[in-house]
Amino acid sequence: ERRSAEPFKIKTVEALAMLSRQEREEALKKAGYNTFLIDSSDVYIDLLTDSGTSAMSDRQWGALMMGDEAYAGSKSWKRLEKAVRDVYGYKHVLPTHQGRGAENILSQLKIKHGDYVPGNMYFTTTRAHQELNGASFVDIIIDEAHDPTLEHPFKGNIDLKKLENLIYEVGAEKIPYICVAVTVNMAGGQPVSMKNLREVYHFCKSLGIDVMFDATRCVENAYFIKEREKGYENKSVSNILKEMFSYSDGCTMSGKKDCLVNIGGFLAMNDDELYARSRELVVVYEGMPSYGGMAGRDMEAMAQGIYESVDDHYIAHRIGQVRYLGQQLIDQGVPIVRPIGGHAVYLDAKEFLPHLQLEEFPAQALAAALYLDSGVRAMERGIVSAGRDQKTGQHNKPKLELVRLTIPRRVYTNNHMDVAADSVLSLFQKRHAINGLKMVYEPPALRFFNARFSPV
Ligand SMILES: CC1=C(O)/C(=C\N=C(/Cc2ccc(O)c(F)c2)C(=O)O)C(COP(=O)(O)O)=CN1
Repeated sequence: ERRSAEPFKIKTVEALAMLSRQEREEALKKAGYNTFLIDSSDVYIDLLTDSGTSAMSDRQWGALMMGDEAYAGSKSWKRLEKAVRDVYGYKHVLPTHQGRGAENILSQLKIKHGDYVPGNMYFTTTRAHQELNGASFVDIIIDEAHDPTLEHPFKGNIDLKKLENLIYEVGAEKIPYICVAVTVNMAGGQPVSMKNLREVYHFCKSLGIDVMFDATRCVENAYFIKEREKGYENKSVSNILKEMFSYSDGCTMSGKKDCLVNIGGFLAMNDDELYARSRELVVVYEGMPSYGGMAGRDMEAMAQGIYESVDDHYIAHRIGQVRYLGQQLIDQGVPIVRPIGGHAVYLDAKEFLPHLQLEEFPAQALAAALYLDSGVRAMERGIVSAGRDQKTGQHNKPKLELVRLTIPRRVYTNNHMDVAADSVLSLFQKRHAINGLKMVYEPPALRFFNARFSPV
C-alpha cells in the first residue's frame, strides 16, 4: 500500500530546546518531578496536552487581521456564530474564553444542590464545576472503558443500565442533564458510537432529561464512527458530526482542541430559555455575548478553525499520526490503552511499573522518567489527577493509572513520534530500575497542577 504524507506543508517553524541529560535533570528537580511545572523552554517534544497547542493555518493567521474588536455586535462574532451553526447545527451559541468558561455557566444554570450529573467517565474541570454547584458526578460509562487492554471499538459508550439504575435510585427530577463526552479523555480518547448516542438521547428525552455533550474532541469521535460503525464508511466527517449533534440538546466546547485554536470555546444549545439565562451569566463571567472572553481576532481564528477541523484529509492525518506512535509501542509489547485514542497514546503505568504501589504514583514517576530520558513531556492521568474523595479524604483510586502522550494537531512530524517511541521503549527495557515518588507538597484542590514530588 502506498505511504501517505501530511495534507499540508510547513511555512513557519519554532526552534526546539535541545537540552543535555544533565540540564533536564536540573529542570526536573526544579519542577518537583511534576511535568506540569517544567518550563516550556526546557521541553523538547511537548506531549503534555493537545489543548491550545495546535498549529494554526495560513488562513487562520490571515483571519487574525480581520478581527473586528467592536465591543458589541462584532463582525467576528457573527462569523463564529455562523460557523458553529453550520458545523454543529445548534440554534443558539455563546462565546466563552475556553471550555471551563462554558462548564461554569452551564453548571450554574442547570444544577440544583443535591442533583446528580451522570456522565461517561469524569473529567477534572467538568466534575469540579458540577461539584461546585452541589451535584454529584456519577460514572455511567460501560465497564469495558476501565480495562486498558480491551479492544472495544466504542469504549466511550454509555451503559444504559447504569443510567436506568441511577434514575430508579434518585429519580429523574434529580438529574438535570447527562454529560456525554465525545471522545472520553480519561478513558484514553475513546469514542461513543452513533447507535449509543441515538439510544441515550431517545431514552433521556422520554424521561425529560437533557443531553449535553462535552464536544471538545467531537471531530475525532466522528472519524471513529466513520471508521468503525456500519453504514458510515462513505459519509463525510462533517455529515457524521451533524447527526451526532442531533442527539443532544446542547454542548460545552473547548475550542482549544478540535477547533484548532490556542484559546476559545463556546456554550451552545437549542432551548430559548436556557439561552436567555446563559446570556446573562456570560456577561458576568466572560464579557459580552458577542465576544465571551475572546478578542475579535480569536473569534475569527476559531471560525476558520471550525471549518478546517472537518476537512476529511486533515482529520485522517491527525488520527493516523496518533496511531503511528501507538502502533510502534504495541508492536514492541509496551502496555498502552487499547484501542489507540483519538488525541493521545496512553501508557498503562500500572502494567509498565508493576513493582510500584499506587501510593508511589507510578504514572507520575513514569512521566518524570520519560522527560529525563528524552525531553519528551507527557501528562499524568492517574491517582494524582484523581484527587481525594470529598467525604473520606482518601485518594480516589481510578482503575486507570495512565501517562498521556498527547499529540498537538499539525505540529510534530512522525520523526518526533519516533523519538518519543524510542524513549518509551528504552524505559520499558529498564522499567525495573524506575523508582516511585513521594508527594512532598499537596495543594488542596486539583492537586496535579502544582503538586511536588521527590524520589523515594
Ligand atoms: C474533555 C474535556 C477536556 O479535555 C478539557 C480540557 N482538557 C485539557 C486541559 C486540561 C484541563 C484540566 C486538567 O486537569 C488538565 F490536566 C488539562 C487536556 O489537557 O486534556 C475541558 C476543559 O476545557 P478548557 O481547558 O478549554 O477549559 C473540558 N472537557
